[in-house]
Amino acid sequence: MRDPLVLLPGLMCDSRLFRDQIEALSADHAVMVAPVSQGERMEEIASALLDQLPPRFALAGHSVGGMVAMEILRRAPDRVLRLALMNTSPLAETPQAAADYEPAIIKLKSGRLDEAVQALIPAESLAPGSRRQAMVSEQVAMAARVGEGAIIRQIRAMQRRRDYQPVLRRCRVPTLVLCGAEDALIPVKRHGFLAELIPYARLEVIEGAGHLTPMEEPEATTAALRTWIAQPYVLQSRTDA
Ligand SMILES: O=C(O)CC1=CCC(=O)O1
Repeated sequence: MRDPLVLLPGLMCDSRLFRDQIEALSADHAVMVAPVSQGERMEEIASALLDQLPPRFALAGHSVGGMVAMEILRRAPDRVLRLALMNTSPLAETPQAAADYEPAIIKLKSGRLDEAVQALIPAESLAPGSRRQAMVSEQVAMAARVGEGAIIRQIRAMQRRRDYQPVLRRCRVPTLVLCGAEDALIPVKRHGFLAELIPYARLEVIEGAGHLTPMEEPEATTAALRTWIAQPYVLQSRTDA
C-alpha cells in the first residue's frame, strides 16, 4: 500500500491551494487535506490532528501548515513516513515580528478581509506577471472560506511557535523543502537554511512562483511531490553522498 498523504494548507488557505496536487496524486495515494485551525498554539492544532490522522502517513505542509507539520514531527516522529515543507520557516517568531501581526488582526476583527489578506500575504510576495492578480483573488476567496476566527487562531499559533531546528536535525525521513523563487515573505535563502538542518532533505526552488507555490506553479509542485513520495525510506544523507 502506498503512503497515505496528508496535506496541511497554509495561512488563510484551504484545499484549493492543493487542487492540482490532489487531482494528480489521488490516482495512486489516499490523499487527505486536514484543517489547520483547531487551536491557538501549534501544540493544540497538532494534538487535534493526531487524533484524526491515519496511523502513519506522508506529511506535506505549506506556510503555517508546514509549522504544524514540524510540530507533528516533534510529537509523533514514528507516524511521519516522509515530510514536505513548503514556503515555511523553522524559526520561532521574533517579538517584533509577532507584534507586527496585530494590525492584521484588527482588520480581521473589523471585517476588512481584503486589507488583512494584503497585510498578511502581500501581492508582492507572489510571482510578478499576468497571473498575480488572479492568485490574489484566489487567496481572498480562500480566506473568506477559512473565516476570520480561524485565521486569527492561525496567527496566534504562528506568534507563539517554538524554534523547530532541534526537531529537524533529528529528522531521518525523506524530506522535500520546496519554495518559490519569488517568495518575498519567506525567501529562498531561508529555505536553503531549512534544508541544511535536515539530513535527508532536498531543496527544490520553483521558478515563476512566490509564496503560494502549489497554486502558482501547480505542475512543477506536483512533479516535485511525485518524486518525493516515491523516494525510498532509506536514503543516503547529503554528508554520505
Ligand atoms: O511568520 C513568518 O515567518 C512569516 C509568514 C507569514 C505567513 C507564513 O507562511 O509565514
